[in-house]
Amino acid sequence: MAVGSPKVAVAVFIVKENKLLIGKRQACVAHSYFSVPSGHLEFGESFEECATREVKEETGLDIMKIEILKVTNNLFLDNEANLAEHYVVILVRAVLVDPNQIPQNLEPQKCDGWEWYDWENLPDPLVPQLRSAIKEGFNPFQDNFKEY
Ligand SMILES: Nc1nc2c([nH]c(=O)n2[C@H]2C[C@H](O)[C@@H](COP(=O)(O)OP(=O)(O)OP(=O)(O)O)O2)c(=O)[nH]1
Repeated sequence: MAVGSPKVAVAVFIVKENKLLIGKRQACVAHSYFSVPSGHLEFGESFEECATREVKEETGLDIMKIEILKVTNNLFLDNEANLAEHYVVILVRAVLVDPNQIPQNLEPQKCDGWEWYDWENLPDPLVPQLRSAIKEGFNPFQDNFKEY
């Protein structure tokens, strides 16, 4: 199995009240797992620019108050799918500019659709690396977070 250099991605936890925007992935890495909007960092981009661009491309939503919460170091190894990927992922939190804006599924080849899920009732199965981060205490609603 050919292995490449680690890649950098940004995963965006858009919070609204006690909910997170989550979709079921159709991309080859973590296919069929649920997660938040994400994407690869492009040359010269800040993490905030990457988050804003990816969320807009995937959901049509406009976000603000982007904050870095955590950095994760993730390996995806799947012998059956002949897949070996290493990602450094910046987990960021954001809120909607307009809380009434409705998410659209603008890249249906990458995602089944976007829904708001209660933090207490997240869908199953989550991307394993995200599930582990949550098990270890990662919480995008931490630090007495105030939406507005
Ligand atoms: N969505 C998501 N991706 C994650 C998590 N952890 C993790 O390592 N990743 C990695 C796997 C993904 O392949 C990678 C980049 O996200 P992506 O696969 O949605 O990227 P994309 O196709 O939209 O990127 P792009 O080519 O449009 O830039 O981030 C996670 O918790 N959620």
